[in-house]
Parts: sequence; C-alpha cells; structure tokens
Amino acid sequence: MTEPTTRREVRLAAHFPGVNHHTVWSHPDAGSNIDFASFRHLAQTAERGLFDFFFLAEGLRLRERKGLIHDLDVVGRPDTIPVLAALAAVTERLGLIGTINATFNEPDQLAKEFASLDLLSDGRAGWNVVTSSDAFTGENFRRGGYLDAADRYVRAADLVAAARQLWDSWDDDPIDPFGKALLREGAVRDFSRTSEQFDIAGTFGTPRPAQGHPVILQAGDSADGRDFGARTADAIFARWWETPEKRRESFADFKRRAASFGRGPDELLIFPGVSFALGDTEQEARENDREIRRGQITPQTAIALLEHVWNRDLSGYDPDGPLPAIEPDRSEKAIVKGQSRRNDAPDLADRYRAIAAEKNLSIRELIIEVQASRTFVGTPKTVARALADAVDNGEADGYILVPHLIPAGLDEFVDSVVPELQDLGVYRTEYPGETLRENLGLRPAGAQPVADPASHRVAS
Ligand SMILES: Cc1cc2nc3c(=O)[nH]c(=O)nc-3n(C[C@H](O)[C@H](O)[C@H](O)COP(=O)(O)O)c2cc1C
Repeated sequence: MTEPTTRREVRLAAHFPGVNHHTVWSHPDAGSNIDFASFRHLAQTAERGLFDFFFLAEGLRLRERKGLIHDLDVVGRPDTIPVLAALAAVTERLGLIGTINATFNEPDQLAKEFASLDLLSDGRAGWNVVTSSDAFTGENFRRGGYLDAADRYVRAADLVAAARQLWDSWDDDPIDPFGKALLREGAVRDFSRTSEQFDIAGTFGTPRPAQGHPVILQAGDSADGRDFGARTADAIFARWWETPEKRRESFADFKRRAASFGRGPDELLIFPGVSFALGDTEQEARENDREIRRGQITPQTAIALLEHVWNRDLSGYDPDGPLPAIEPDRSEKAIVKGQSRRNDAPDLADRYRAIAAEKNLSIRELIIEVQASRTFVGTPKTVARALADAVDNGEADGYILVPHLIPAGLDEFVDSVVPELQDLGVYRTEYPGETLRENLGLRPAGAQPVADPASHRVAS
C-alpha cells in the first residue's frame, strides 16, 4: 500500500478518569483520586508527551443506585478549578481544561474563575461547557427548578456569550503608560446584559484573560448540543462511535454545522474520548486488554451496568449466569440517578440478548464484551498507525485519551506510542506555542465585539 505523502497531524489530550467504571481500582499500582500527587503525575506525563491539554470531566452530584450512593466507582473528587490552578504551577505548556456546567452557574463567577486560571497559567485555560442531563443533579442547586432540554442550550449559549462579554470588557493592556499603574481611561468598561436568562450590569473584577478568551469545548450530542458546539466552541469532546462510517459521519456533521455558522474546518476541532491497551506483540496487547476489561467489570459492576439498561433491580441475578428473561422497565422512573439514561435502552437489551445467545455469554462476559472495549489495542507501532489513520480518514482531529489506571496510566503510552507517532511524522517534537490557543492552532480571540446569539445585540 502506498503511504500518503502528507498525513494530517495527530493531537492528544489526557483525561483524568472520574466517575465511571473505566478506572481499575483493584490494580496493585492504582493510586488516589484525591491526592494532588496523582493529578500532578498524570499532567506532567501528558506534558512530557507534548499533549495539547489535561482534561477534567465533572460530576455535580454523587450518583445513586436504588436510592444509595453508587460506590462501585470513584465517589467524590476535589473541585475542578482549584485542581487546575494547582496544576498550572507544576506544568508549563500543557492546556488545562475543566468541565463546568452551564445550567447552574452564573456568568460573573464563571468568567472570573476561567479568567483567573488563564492569567495564572499564562494562557492555558479551557472550559468544557456541558448542560447536564437530569433534574436529579439540579436538586443540589437553588436556582428554582430544572430547565427543559431545549432551554438548556439557550442558557448555555447565553452564558458563554455573557462570559465573553465580561472578558471583553477589559482591554488587553489597561494600564496608562504615563499613569504609573493607573487604568487608562476607558480601558475597563461597564457591562450590562438583559436576556431571558440574565439581568446583570456592573464592572467585571478580573483583568482580561491571557488568551483573550479561554478555549471553549463542548460535550453533548443532541442536534441542539451539536449546533451550540458548532457555533460557539473551539473544540468538541465527542463520542467515539462503533464504526469508522459512523465516526466519519459524526465528524463531517460537526464540520458541516460549523460551516453553516461561517466557520472553517480548523476552527472546530473534534476530539473523541478513546482508550487503549498496549503490548509487545498483538497477542500480548489483546491479553492485556482482556485483563483490563475484567478489572473494570467486576461481578457487581456487571450487574450495575445491566440494571442501567434494564432499569430494574437485578441484584438477585448471578453475574456468571444468563441474562434476565424479564423485559426492561420502560417507565420514566430511573433506577440510576445522576447518569444520563440511554434512550435506546430497550433496543439495547434486545441487542445484548442476541449477542449473549450467539456467543453463549454470561451476564458478566456479555458486559465485558459490549461495554468496556479498548478503542486501540496493539503494539505501540500498530496503535500509532491506527491513531494516525483515523485522523487521515476524517474520524477525528485528535484524541482525549482515557487511561484505565491512576496515576501512571499514560506512562507507557507516552514512552512508546508518542515516539512512534513522531516517527510517522504526524506528531510534534516540541510545543509550537506558549498558550493553549496557539498549540491548538486556533486564532487569537480578539477584543473585537462579539456577536451575541442570545439577544442578537452586539455585546460590549
Ligand atoms: C463525550 C461526552 C462527554 C460528556 N461529559 C460530561 C461531563 O463530564 N459532565 C457532565 O455533566 N456532562 C457530560 N456530558 C453530558 C452533556 O453535557 C449533556 O448534558 C448530555 O449529553 C445531554 O445533552 P445532549 O442531549 O445534547 O446530549 C458529556 C457528553 C458527551 C457526549
């Protein structure tokens, strides 16, 4: 096969695993999810591997199962912004992206936090905007009721536009050169915003972020979510679909939507979350993959994940026995709270039954088969090639790697796969810029007026 002469650049980012069953806590090398040393290790490894950014997802309320805290996975973690601020002190080039909900937070507070993180890190901050998928989470907050799905993205767009308005209310260089630390006249402007969601006015208390605007990511896959991301975000934390066709279609769909808002393909980067298992040979990698999956899907976790699909108490079932004959509960009342319910759950149950029957699998074997597959399995060389091929094939611009182990889950990848990517000529050998925006190849965020999607006014 002839190699293409120029290959597209591969981008990498690091996900610090959170509330999910992907982290293998029983592994002898598993460390704390709370100690700063764990965050530092993963972030510094990512920086050694020249990754674009370190990424924290968010769980706003402890998940529950059958009315009890779901403690088969990690429960609780230090808050996002302080963790990222602490990491700013022990890294130099790595971007620092935090997931913060747009439904329950206020513009002034959020704009201040991300501006501060951007200033303290010399331009490395990013905000992954999510809207949340359940009212259960909203009960932790007091804004007086949850929003309908359609309104969540209206608020998200308004919130991001408001934050940008606040950031733009300061000039880049507000100090009067002759005034000895006094503000130049007009360098800090009043803001005011009246919309369906906000009625705010005043002056913003934090100087303009180092990047002008911190980088914006979006995660949420409905049509409204995709439109919001395509219009507003710099990058998407995307799903990794099951087949190359679906991945290409999803990737192209995001880029098409971006184009419909007058944006070029490089102004919206697509980063699916992916996992990996490595070995010196293909067979060893497959065995490692199998081992990781068994560590992820304990007998209890297998039942918990099946309950999520069946929406029923299945604690009486043997994880090593056959799938339940009983039909899934299709009612609205969810057995799992704080985790979005798949709306294809009943169909999924049929699919699970078909796979289990065909391959003669127990509950646990079935869940291992369908739920926890490593995305990239192979030797460092074959994994590097597969990562590069998928970028060339229009399935992704880069990857957010989700390791199965804290804190050392990226060590082997950075030591073995990154050099292979560099040998293929598809990966950087040094950081090209200082800020996250520069390293992602994004345009600087100027202080020019921002078109305001919420009110169709021009802000600031
Ligand atoms: C890849 C991906 C990652 C997500 N990560 C988070 C997260 O860390 N925290 C969170 O509250 N929601 C997260 N979400 C949920 C979305 O923010 C959103 O609330 C949910 O998907 C419902 O929106 P939608 O209908 O547009 O998909 C994620 C969604 C996707 C697709």
